[in-house]
Amino acid sequence: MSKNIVIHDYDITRSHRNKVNGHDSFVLWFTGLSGSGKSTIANKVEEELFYKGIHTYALDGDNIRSGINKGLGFTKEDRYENLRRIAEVAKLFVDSGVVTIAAFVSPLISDRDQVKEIVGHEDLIEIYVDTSLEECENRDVKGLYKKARAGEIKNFTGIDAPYEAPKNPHLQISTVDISIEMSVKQIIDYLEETRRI
Ligand SMILES: Nc1ncnc2c1ncn2[C@@H]1O[C@H](COP(=O)(O)OS(=O)(=O)O)[C@@H](OP(=O)(O)O)[C@H]1O
Ligand SMILES: Nc1ncnc2c1ncn2[C@@H]1O[C@H](COP(=O)(O)OP(=O)(O)O)[C@@H](O)[C@H]1O
Repeated sequence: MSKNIVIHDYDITRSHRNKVNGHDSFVLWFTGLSGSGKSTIANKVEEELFYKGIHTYALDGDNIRSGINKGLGFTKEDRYENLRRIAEVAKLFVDSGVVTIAAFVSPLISDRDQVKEIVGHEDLIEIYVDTSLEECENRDVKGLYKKARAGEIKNFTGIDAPYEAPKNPHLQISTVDISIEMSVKQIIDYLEETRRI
């Protein structure tokens, strides 16, 4: 903290906002390869929560990499900074009382550990969208794997950049074995069972 910065405590806090909203606030953090299904599942989970009357907001590549993180690429250093800033934004959303949905490749354990440190371990639910590289490459939703294989994209996760799977995620979703609807149900059930919603 810079020495001339003095934090001002506001009287209205997260707990006031949670009380008015009628629910807790936390982050659902989706990690997985490109094309694994993060955005598809995150989108449906948000819809389900929203129509239950829960205040939600989704952070994703569109509103982050074309806005606050415009200019950051995919080197190890840029991904670190990308995820650090996203974590800081997510923390603000949680403080504002919102259930925050974040879907990012977030390939390194160390970067995800940092995200948990920033957000707060108790406020982050890690969801590993576990889809094999082979399946993601078969799907190749955006045609990026083809380009990465052809050497047109460098540092592509799973091809010439690493993906380190979470060792102990709160939830692990195998999109080859279960449908989108079942994945969403698995997440909503977990939130209800753990009394998050
Ligand atoms: N080199 C490389 N590696 C991985 N992904 C790439 C790359 N270049 C572009 N893209 C596209 O950017 C999306 C990943 O951005 P993220 O912000 O989630 O990445 S990271 O968490 O900082 O690693 C990712 O989106 P999703 O497919 O939705 O995961 C890709 O479409
Ligand atoms: N069970 C499943 N869960 C999620 N996505 C699935 C599943 N089966 C097939 N898909 C498809 O896989 C693709 C995943 O793309 P996307 O959600 O953009 O992935 P990501 O956000 O991880 O890059 C979509 O075209 C989706 O329809």
